Amino acid sequence: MSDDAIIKVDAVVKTYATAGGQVPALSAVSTNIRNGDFVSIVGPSGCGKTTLLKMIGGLIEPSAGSIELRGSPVTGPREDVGFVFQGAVLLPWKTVLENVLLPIQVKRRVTAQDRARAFELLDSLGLTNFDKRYPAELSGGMQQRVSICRALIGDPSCLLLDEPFGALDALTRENINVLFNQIWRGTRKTVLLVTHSIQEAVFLSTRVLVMSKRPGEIVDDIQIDLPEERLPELIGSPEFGALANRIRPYFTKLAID
Ligand SMILES: Nc1ncnc2c1ncn2[C@@H]1O[C@H](COP(=O)(O)OP(=O)(O)OP(=O)(O)O)[C@@H](O)[C@H]1O
Repeated sequence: MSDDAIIKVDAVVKTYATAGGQVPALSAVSTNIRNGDFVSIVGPSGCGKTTLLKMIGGLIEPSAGSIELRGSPVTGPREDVGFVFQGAVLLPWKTVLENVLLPIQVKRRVTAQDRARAFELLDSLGLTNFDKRYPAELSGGMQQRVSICRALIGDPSCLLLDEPFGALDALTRENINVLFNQIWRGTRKTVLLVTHSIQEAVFLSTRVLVMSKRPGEIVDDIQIDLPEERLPELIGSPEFGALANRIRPYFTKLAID
């Protein structure tokens, strides 16, 4: 498996130093993520999911262990990694198009090709003709789709998503999940998604990592052998239910431990 691993996490530990003392957040997490996989990370609140994602993205350093992305150690944020966080963080004074092009604009001059790519992404996420609007004129779901376009504009090989759809109502979230599955099939990006939703994890992923309570470690690693095209009907199927039922007991058990 490690041959086509794009992300290698080896015995990673994270302890935060706080005024109140040391907070062990993660204990010895090891995993390899294959190129093109869609991996969800689930686990109880505070178990270190965001910490793990931030370390893979080079936003914070591990206390011990190592992380490699495409064969080189992660020592800081990288251009081949795109981020989407909970609650779209768009610049309110910039239009949709300007927000999407922001990662390019901070690095170099925006070209006609970049603009064409931005329009293409907006189209694929159902935002045709919204390029001149401002974030305040959009619904939460639309804003989140703009932030996905922004994460994809630089064509990163890897996308890190931290509970990006958590603030959306159930129906919008389901629609975005279907759209996001289409995007993933079309682009074959490697995706790491932190989510509190078992349904979302099973629906979107090729693999789900279950973490224990803090200090988090991986307690299960589940292959999601469902057809790649995920449609809402799938949620009611016995296969889907069996996978969700395999994950659910961890939550009940881990929450009351
Ligand atoms: N900068 C920090 N300084 C000190 N402690 C921190 C810091 N960031 C996170 N922690 C602590 O580390 C632990 C793991 O936090 P983290 O945000 O990674 O968990 P999580 O699984 O993503 O949580 P949630 O599901 O609630 O978002 C928590 O106990 C948290 O309070």
